[in-house]
Amino acid sequence: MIIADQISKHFNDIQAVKNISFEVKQGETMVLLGTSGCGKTTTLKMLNRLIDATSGNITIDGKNIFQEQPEILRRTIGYVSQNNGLFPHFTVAQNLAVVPKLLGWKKDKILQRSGELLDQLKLPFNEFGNKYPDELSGGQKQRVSLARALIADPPVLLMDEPFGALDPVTRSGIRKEFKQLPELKSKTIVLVTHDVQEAFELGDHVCLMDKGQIVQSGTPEALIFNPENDFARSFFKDQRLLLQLKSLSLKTIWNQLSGAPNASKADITSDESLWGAMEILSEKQSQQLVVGDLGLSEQKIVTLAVIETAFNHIQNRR
Ligand SMILES: Nc1ncnc2c1ncn2[C@@H]1O[C@H](COP(=O)(O)OP(=O)(O)OP(=O)(O)O)[C@@H](O)[C@H]1O
Repeated sequence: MIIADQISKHFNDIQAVKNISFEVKQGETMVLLGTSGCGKTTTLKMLNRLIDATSGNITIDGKNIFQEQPEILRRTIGYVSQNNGLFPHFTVAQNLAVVPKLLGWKKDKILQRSGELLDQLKLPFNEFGNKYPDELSGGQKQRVSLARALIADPPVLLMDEPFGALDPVTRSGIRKEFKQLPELKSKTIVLVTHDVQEAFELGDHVCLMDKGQIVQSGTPEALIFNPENDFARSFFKDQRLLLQLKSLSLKTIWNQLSGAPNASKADITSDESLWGAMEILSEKQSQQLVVGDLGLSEQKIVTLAVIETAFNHIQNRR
């Protein structure tokens, strides 16, 4: 768990971050969202001491980060930057091996772990291990960068605009994969973005920032349905409907879905957003989808008409 308490950062007379506080629970993804220059990257870099806070306290899993050596601290915190940060003269395998070598891992263990991660990220080791970064596409480089950040299985992962340099189609695809990666399920993640859709798709919790301060923080659903001030209201104005559909999961409308008595295999889980379900209905050109869930024994059927009715009902209620 990360706890930031009243942290600030001054760069000479510029106050980049002003007394902000937040908590990120284990296994949760928190997104720092805001326009350029609002202090997102500075906030992120204070968590692994790439930048030292001017004042305030930060603890990670109960340890005060200022009492640790920055280099030691960073071994337990994976970091992915926007420009991937790969060493251009190292192959993919060599890039992945940098941290394990520092940790004194044996060659076999490094190879085994690199292979496992690259497979998860759909870059088979045999095909990609010996390639250099400039032989990879932007999306592939970001995957390698993610694999490198994850290789020593750090409990915390910091990501600074990880998909920022990618085109919108690649970006949307890689976001979907990211959400489903088993490796990330238990990680405590802080992700910086200026892309509201990305924030709503990936964040369990979003901190909306402006001029070095947190303007509002909460679940995507709370931010879009209950903006607390004019800044939050106007920030989401242009995409309100889409974001509302992205912020609500099928669980929210579970009681309005009809049962699926004879279904065997679910098409989607109840964690899927209303928007996600609409996209899949359209992609599959299907009239209905079976919704299942590990935690819920019954399966249900979702259709476009049910989503529309339930969503209108929710909008009228709020
Ligand atoms: N090393 C530095 N020296 C002086 N000022 C800095 C430094 N780093 C950041 N700043 C200033 O601090 C403020 C916050 O910068 P920061 O990079 O945290 O914003 P950001 O929200 O991440 O922006 P972007 O989305 O453009 O990366 C800006 O006014 C920036 O100019």
